[in-house]
Amino acid sequence: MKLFNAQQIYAADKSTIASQQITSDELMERAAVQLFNWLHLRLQGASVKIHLFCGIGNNGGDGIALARHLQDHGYNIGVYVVNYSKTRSDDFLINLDRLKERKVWPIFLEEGSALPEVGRDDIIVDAIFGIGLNRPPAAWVVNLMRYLHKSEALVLSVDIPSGLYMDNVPKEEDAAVKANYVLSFQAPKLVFFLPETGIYMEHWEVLDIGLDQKFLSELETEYRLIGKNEVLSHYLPREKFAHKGTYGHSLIIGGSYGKIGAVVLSAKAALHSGSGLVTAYVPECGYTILQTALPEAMVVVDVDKKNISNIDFDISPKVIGLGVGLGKAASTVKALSDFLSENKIPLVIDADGLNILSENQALLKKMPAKTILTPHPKELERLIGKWENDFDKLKKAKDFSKKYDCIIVIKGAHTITLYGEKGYVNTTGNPGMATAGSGDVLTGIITGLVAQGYEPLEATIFGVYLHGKAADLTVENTGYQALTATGIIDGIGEAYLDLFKTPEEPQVQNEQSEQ
Ligand SMILES: NC(=O)C1=CN([C@@H]2O[C@H](COP(=O)(O)OP(=O)(O)OC[C@H]3O[C@@H](n4cnc5c(N)ncnc54)[C@H](OP(=O)(O)O)[C@@H]3O)[C@@H](O)[C@H]2O)[C@@H](O)CC1
Ligand SMILES: [K+]
Repeated sequence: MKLFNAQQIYAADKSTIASQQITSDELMERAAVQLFNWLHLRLQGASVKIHLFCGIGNNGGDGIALARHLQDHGYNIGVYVVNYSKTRSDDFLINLDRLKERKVWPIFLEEGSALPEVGRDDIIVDAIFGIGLNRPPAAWVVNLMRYLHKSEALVLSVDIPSGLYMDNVPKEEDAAVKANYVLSFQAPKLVFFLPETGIYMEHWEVLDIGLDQKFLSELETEYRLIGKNEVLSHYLPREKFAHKGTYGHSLIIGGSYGKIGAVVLSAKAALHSGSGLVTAYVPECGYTILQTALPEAMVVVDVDKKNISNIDFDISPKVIGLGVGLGKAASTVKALSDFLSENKIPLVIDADGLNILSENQALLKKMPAKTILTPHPKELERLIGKWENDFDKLKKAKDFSKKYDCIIVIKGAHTITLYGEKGYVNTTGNPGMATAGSGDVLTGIITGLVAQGYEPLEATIFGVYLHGKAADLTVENTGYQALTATGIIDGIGEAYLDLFKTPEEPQVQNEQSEQ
């Protein structure tokens, strides 16, 4: 699913109005009817008080139009115009007149106005700002947002929580509305998925307002949301006459004394993701552990007992997963440097492999094209430097990706894969994945997918999806706390099977809250 920016949404509005020969006010009416239907379906005429806080632009216009439908159906409403500007949109004014025709007189809130009483069992409709926010809201508007938050009433935000920008983060933490539900038009927005802005909502849903599909389908977006439909189109089916050689040979290089388990997890995940053959390259102390824990894998040992000191093998893997449990011993750094100078095999680099790269930046230039890097936030910071906010992080990571021609996986609640200018936002996964070894499993899955013939970018997007889906399926039986990395591996098979279960409903709902 495409994640449009504000300019693209405004352009889609225009195109829809032209191609469907409707007025902009009719488009707003569609939005308002969808909002009303959503509420009415759930409230069924209940007498709960609904407070609608409406700005003076089109987001406010949506709120005012919704108020009219609620009034027509006998709901108990209070309507407030948050009068933060003299420049009102035409469609806001049209809808304000329609409301007044019904003898509903909104209360105009200005700086210093007394604020209406809102009970904790009431409902707030937040239609103050939409995607048009382009500067910090005035202090009195921020105060109003704080006041709404304190009321503890259920908050429904129209299109986007007011105070959130489409391409920035709020300057102060409470300068945006915290929504229980966001009812977003046509498509979710990128900010729903970033750690600093995703916290402003618990759930989001998409309301289809029938924007020009042809126009939308031709738009190129910087970001895409990755669900089942997106990864299915990349899935490589197994062939009847295949043999284990058909699905590639993965080599996992890593481990140090006390950290051999990381290699076991990666190698096992590579096998479960479908790699035909898997070999582990470990210090000598890892030999018995691997042969015992994972009989399916082959093992090549380093001359050193405790650390990787010289990467030397006479097999021809299709891809190498490098760095899990590696440590940063001086001999390991040298081994990695020598290895990168000679190596032409595609790489997936994780953990201490990444740390060694960030401490020896000259090595970055030695990575083969489209090397996949899977840093957690601290490792990412060591690679790309500190960032000011999530948008700055994305920009810096993209610059890094372009500079070194590498794919970067920014791990998080919604892991984002970046390559050049494009980003792919994952939708699977859960908080239980914040557990030891979870990253080693991801490295193994992606390595196993490259081995099978997936292009590096496809392997990364698909691997991140499968990793999260496997965890989502396993967590149904374990709960967040008891989910382990091994549990994630155990779910990979089911995650594959799930790809072919009933076709996915259009993505209309998402939960960001704890279970
Ligand atoms: N296709 C769709 O999805 C459809 C979308 N629709 C709806 O339209 C919404 C977008 O509406 P919108 O463009 O009128 O902007 P909105 O957010 O209401 O802001 C209003 C104005 O406030 C101003 N302003 C900005 N920051 C400010 C600040 N800090 N303090 C004071 N003023 C500030 C700024 O104007 P400026 O002052 O810069 O001229 C801005 O234009 C969208 O979210 C959705 O709800 C539907 O109706 C139909 C189809
Ligand atoms: K809003």
